[in-house]
Amino acid sequence: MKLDTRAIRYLTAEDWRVLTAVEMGSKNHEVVPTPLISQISGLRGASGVNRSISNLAKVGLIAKVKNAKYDGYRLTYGGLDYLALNTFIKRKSVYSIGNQVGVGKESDIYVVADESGKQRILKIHRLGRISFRTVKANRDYLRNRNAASWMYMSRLAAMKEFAFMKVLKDNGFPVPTPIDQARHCVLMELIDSYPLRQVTEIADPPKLYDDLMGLIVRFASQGLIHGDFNEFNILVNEETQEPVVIDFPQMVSIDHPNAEEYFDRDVQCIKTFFERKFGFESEEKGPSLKDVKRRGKLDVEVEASGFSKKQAKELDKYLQQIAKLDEREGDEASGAVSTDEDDEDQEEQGSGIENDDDDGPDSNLSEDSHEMKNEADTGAPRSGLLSV
Ligand SMILES: Nc1ncnc2c1ncn2[C@@H]1O[C@H](COP(=O)(O)OP(=O)(O)OP(=O)(O)O)[C@@H](O)[C@H]1O
Repeated sequence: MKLDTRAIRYLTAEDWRVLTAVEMGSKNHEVVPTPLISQISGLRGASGVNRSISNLAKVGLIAKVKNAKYDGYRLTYGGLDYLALNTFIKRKSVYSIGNQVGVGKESDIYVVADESGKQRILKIHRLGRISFRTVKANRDYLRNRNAASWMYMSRLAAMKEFAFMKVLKDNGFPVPTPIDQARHCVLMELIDSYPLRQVTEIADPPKLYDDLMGLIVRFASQGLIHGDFNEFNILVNEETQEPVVIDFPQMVSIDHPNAEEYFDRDVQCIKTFFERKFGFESEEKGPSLKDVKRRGKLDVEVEASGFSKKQAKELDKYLQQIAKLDEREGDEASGAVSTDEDDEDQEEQGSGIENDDDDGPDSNLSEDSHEMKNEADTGAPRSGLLSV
């Protein structure tokens, strides 16, 4: 699923209203009937609405779906991307979009810039993508987890990432500065470093090893365990050799029933990597959660910061289900990348089931958590920025 922003500046104010109407209608309808789109958009005259619907469908922001009872439309990931980008553009968080710099398992990463040319990272969460084939094969699961609910889960993942990043940054942890969040997207500081896995020169492996173990302990002393602390999620600056931690989908409280297991796994990941890559084996056993003294409550603080316990539970439940399905499919599925863009352009046969899953999108999700400013100068410019 590529981010194609070419059409963004050609959309009229009416097109945006209709796109927003489809998004809002999707909260209660898997397939949003055309009269409802018209009603929500508040636009007078069917011809204008129809024109916008056809414009939006042509560029793949909504997709026509036929179901047993009626025809209608659903929002595509492309449409959701545009809505999020438009929010960022209106808030002046983003002015131009550059190259894709990463494809995570469940996200796409782009370099973007604001009006002054300051570069940032746009992370677009795309949950469910890895498991698409698996999910397709699983009827019951598909019935309850349609595209709209993946989008909702991606939005929860973005909210979680933003909330954790903010709390961690505010408390002096080496994480990117969070800048903005809208729908399923997070905007953050661009770190001019590469993942530890890719860094060829580590001047002093024992020092970096100690720094990383120190970080695991510091997280825990503030009530948190990263849960996925590995060579992919630690960026290391080649000059300063300073680590920056990214990606916190599995972050849990030290009060979690499996806290010790997660803590030990983080420690073990680093140990194994340093042994394999640098032939470095510490004489010490490595930290243990039992020895960590709690000094702070960031695990509690994060709940108060816009990502509720209920939302955390919903997301965890979903991630666990996905993990189970992936396990069942085995290694073959873990290599399967999305095929859902193939579906995005086509007319679809809907299941006819209305999305009454109360896990569904919550209309009260705020898009206004826009307070932080990126002060960091991110160094070397990256080319290919296009204004949107
Ligand atoms: N703030 C940032 N600055 C610079 N590069 C970044 C930043 N955030 C992410 N990246 C790059 O994008 C890649 C993927 O990011 P991230 O780990 O957040 O995505 P993900 O989908 O969670 O990945 P995965 O689940 O596969 O680990 C990183 O390995 C890194 O190269």
